[in-house]
Amino acid sequence: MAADPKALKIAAARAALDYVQDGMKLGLGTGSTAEEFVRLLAEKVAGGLKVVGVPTSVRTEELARSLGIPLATLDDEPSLDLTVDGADEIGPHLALIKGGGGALLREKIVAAASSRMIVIADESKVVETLGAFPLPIEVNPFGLKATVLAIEHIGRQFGLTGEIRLRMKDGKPFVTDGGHFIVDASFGRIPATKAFADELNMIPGVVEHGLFIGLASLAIVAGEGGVRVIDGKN
Ligand SMILES: O=C(CO)[C@H](O)[C@H](O)COP(=O)(O)O
Repeated sequence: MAADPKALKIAAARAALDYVQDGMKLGLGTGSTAEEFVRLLAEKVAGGLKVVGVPTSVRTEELARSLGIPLATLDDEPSLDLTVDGADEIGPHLALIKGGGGALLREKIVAAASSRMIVIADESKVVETLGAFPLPIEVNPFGLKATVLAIEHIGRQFGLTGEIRLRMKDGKPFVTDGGHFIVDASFGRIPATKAFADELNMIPGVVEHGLFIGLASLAIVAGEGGVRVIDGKN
């Protein structure tokens, strides 16, 4: 019988707690797996663990606050010890696609402000080549069509074509916590290269994209056979 997806998320989240130490300043990720981590962390806090969390979304902030985790903003605590977050895909060298939950901008800012980022996921997220999951790209609503054309242009320069679709919610464009839109680029495969990432970031209307290169140092992956750790250095 296939393992229960929620149980796998909890297993990965529980293993990440081993990396949390008293006094740490923690980035708290977004998504269903990160939320399991927040729930388990809250149990530890209730048991006396002293940490402060910096949430990567309003959704995570509300959950963490409701569970009694002490919170700060990144302006209060601009250097964090550890961020624990989920991912949509985990590729070689821990290159990630993130943003399925729409929080990629704050997730990237918080991860970049952390000494260490640990990714937690179930085994289905581990891939040999990124890109089966459409790449979320956060864009300014102003000039949306021009920005999509520019993304298509960059894609073609890297041999990539595919639909670029505006993310919708309840019949309206999905709006991020930062007030931006997201387009999801179905390129099929994404080169996890700095060159591609940098070119996307050069487009004026692109606020940030969900390709995370060189940010995660460890992935904790839960599968039917148990939990394994992938070290980014390998
Ligand atoms: O990047 C994210 C949110 O922006 C999430 O980490 C990603 O979508 C994974 O979510 P889940 O754990 O629910 O599969």
